[in-house]
Amino acid sequence: MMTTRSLALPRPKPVRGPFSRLMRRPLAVAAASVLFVVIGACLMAPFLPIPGPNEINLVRSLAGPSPEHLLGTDQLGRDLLSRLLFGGIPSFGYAGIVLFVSLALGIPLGICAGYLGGWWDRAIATIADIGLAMPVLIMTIVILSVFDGLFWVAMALLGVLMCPPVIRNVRGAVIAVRHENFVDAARVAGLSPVRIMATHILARIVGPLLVQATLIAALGISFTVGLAFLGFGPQPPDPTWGGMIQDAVLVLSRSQWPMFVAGVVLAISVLALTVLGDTVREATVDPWTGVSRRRRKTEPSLPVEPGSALVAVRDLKVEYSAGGRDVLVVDGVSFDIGPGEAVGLVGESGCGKSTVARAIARILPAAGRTVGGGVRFRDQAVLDLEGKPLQSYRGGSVAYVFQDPMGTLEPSMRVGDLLAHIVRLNHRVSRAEAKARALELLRRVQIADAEVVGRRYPHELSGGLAQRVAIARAIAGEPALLIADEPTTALDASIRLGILDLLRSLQRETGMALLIVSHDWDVVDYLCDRAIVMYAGQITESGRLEDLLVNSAHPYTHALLECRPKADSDRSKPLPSIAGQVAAPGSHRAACRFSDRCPIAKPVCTQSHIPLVQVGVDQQSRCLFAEELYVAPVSVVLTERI
Ligand SMILES: Nc1ncnc2c1ncn2[C@@H]1O[C@H](COP(=O)(O)OP(=O)(O)OP(=O)(O)O)[C@@H](O)[C@H]1O
Repeated sequence: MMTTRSLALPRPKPVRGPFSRLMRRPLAVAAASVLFVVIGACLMAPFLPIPGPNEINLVRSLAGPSPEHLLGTDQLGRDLLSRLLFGGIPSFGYAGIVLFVSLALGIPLGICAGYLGGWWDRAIATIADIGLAMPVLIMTIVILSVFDGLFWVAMALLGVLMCPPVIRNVRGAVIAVRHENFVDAARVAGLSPVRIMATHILARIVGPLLVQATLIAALGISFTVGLAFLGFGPQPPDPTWGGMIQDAVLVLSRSQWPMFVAGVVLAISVLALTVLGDTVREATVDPWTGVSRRRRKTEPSLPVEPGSALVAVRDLKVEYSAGGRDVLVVDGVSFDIGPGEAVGLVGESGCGKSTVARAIARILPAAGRTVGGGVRFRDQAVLDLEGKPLQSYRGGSVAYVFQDPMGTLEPSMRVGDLLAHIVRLNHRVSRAEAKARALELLRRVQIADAEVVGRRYPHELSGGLAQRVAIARAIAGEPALLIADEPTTALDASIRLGILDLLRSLQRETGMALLIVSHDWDVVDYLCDRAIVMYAGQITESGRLEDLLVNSAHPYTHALLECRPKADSDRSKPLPSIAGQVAAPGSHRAACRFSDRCPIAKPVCTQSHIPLVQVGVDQQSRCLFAEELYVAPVSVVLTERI
C-alpha cells in the first residue's frame, strides 16, 4: 500500500555564501584590507595627529621621512602623508560619483535590454554602441570646459559615458539566465517582470556586476588623478593625488621621493581594486549557463465560449521558430479540465505535451508562439492576458511544477526566503507572517524539519526535497490548476512515489485541478481521472482512464500501453518500444500522422483529414477504425486480418 511520509533529512552541509567564499581567498582578503586601510585612513585624516596638508615650511623642503613627517615633505615643506590622505578623499569621492552614475544607469538599462528584448533591446543596444564609440577622455575634457568649476557634474557625466560597458555586460548576463527554469518558475508564480528583474535576475548577475564595479572604480580613480594632473578639479593649494604628481614632476631632477610616494599609493589603490574584482569573479563564478532565444510573441487568441470547465483549450496551435523557419508543433488541440479534475497528457517525447501545458500557463519559450485557437480559464481568455491580470493568473490561478526541481528554484535565495517572498506576492501579510506561512507550506509538503530546510539554499537539497519545495512554492498562491510536467522523471525511483502521493493528497485537500504531463502511464494511472493521448502535435485519443486502459480505440494508445512495464516482466530485458519514430514537426504528410508506424494502417489512412470521433460515452479517437477498435482491440483486429 502507498503511504505518505515525512522525509528524513541528510545532515545539512555548511552554507557558504559568495562573501564567505571570497573571504577564503588570501588575495581577496589582502586587496580588501589594503583598500580598507587606504580609504579608512583618508576618511580619518582630519582626526589624525598629522600636520595640515597646506602647512608650508620652506626650511624643510623635500625632506626625507622623519618622526614629524612620516613620509617626508614636498618642495614647499608640506607634509606628504597629510597631502596624500587629504588628497585621497576627492580621488575616492569623485570615483564614487562615476561608479554610482554608471551603475545606476547601466544596471536597469542592461536588465531591461536583456530581459525584455525586442525593440527595448535594439534601442538600448544602439545607445550603448554609440556610447562605446565616444572618446571618453576628450569628451570629459570638453564637458569640464563647459562645466567649469563643477567638477562633480563632469564626473557624473563621465559616469554616463562609462555606463555602456555596464549595459552590455548586464545585458549579456541577463540573456544567459532569463530563460532558465527558475525565471520561468518565477513568472508562473505570478512575479511581475520588474520583480523578476530586481530580485531573481539581479541576484544572479551580482558577481559580474561586482567585477565591473571594481574596474569602474579603478578607472574612476585613474581618470580623476589624470584630470587633476592636467589641472582640472580641485585647485591648488587643495591637495589631490593628480596635483601631487604634477608637483613631483617639477622637482623630479632634485628628488624622486615625492613621485615615488604618490605613485605607490595610487598604484596600490588601483591594483587592490582590480585584484578584488578578479577574486570576486572567481568567488562568484556562475556555473549556470543559458541560451539566448528570441522573445515570444503571442498572437491574439480565438474566443472560447465560457462553460462549466475550469480550463477550456480550443483548437490550440503553437509554432516554434527554429533554424530560420516556423514549425507547427501543436496542431488544433482541444480539451477541457473540470474543477478539481486530474487529467493526464500522455505521449512519446516530442509529441507536444509540454508545449500545450506551457501555452496554458503562458510560459512558452521565447521561440514559441500561439498562432491559433484559444485557452479560457473560468471567464478569462488566457492568451489575451497581459500585465497585472497575466501575473495574477500565473501566480493565483495556475501553477507549474517542472521536471527539474533544482533548476526552478532561485539559486541565490534560501528556501524559506523564497517561499516567504511568494507568499507576500499573493497575500498582504507582514514579513513575520510570510515566514510563518513559508514554514507551514514546507510542512504541508510533508517536510519534517521545515525550519532546517527553510534555511538551506536549493543546491543543498536532494532532488526529492527540492521537488517538494517546488511544489510548496507552486501551491503558495492556492492555484485552481496545478500543472506538473514530468514531476518525477528526474527523481530516483525510491522517491517518486512520495512525490506522487504528495500531489494526490494535495489535490484532494485543496480541490485544485491537476494537469499531469507524462510519458509514463503509471504516473497518469496513479493520479488522473482522465487521459489525453497526443501524437505529433495532435490529440489521438482521450477518455476516462479506466476506459483507455482496457478499451483503447486508437492503435497508438494501444501501442503505448503495450510498452508499459508489466509487474511480471523480465527486468533484464529492455522494455518494448514502438517501432519507428515520431516524425519531426512540419514533416507530416499523411492524414493520419501515426500511419507509418501503425500495424493496421490502410492506404485510406493517408488520404483525407481524420477527425476525432466519439466512441463510447466519454471517449474520442482520431482513427478511421475507431468503432472497430472500440469493440475489439488492435490485437484482435490484427489477428482477424491475418
Ligand atoms: N524551444 C524550442 N524551440 C524549438 N522547438 C522546440 C522547442 N521546444 C520544443 N520544441 C519542439 O517542439 C516539439 C514538441 O516538444 P514538447 O517538449 O512540447 O514535446 P513533449 O511531448 O512534451 O516531449 P518531452 O516529453 O520530450 O518534453 C518537439 O519537436 C520539440 O523538438
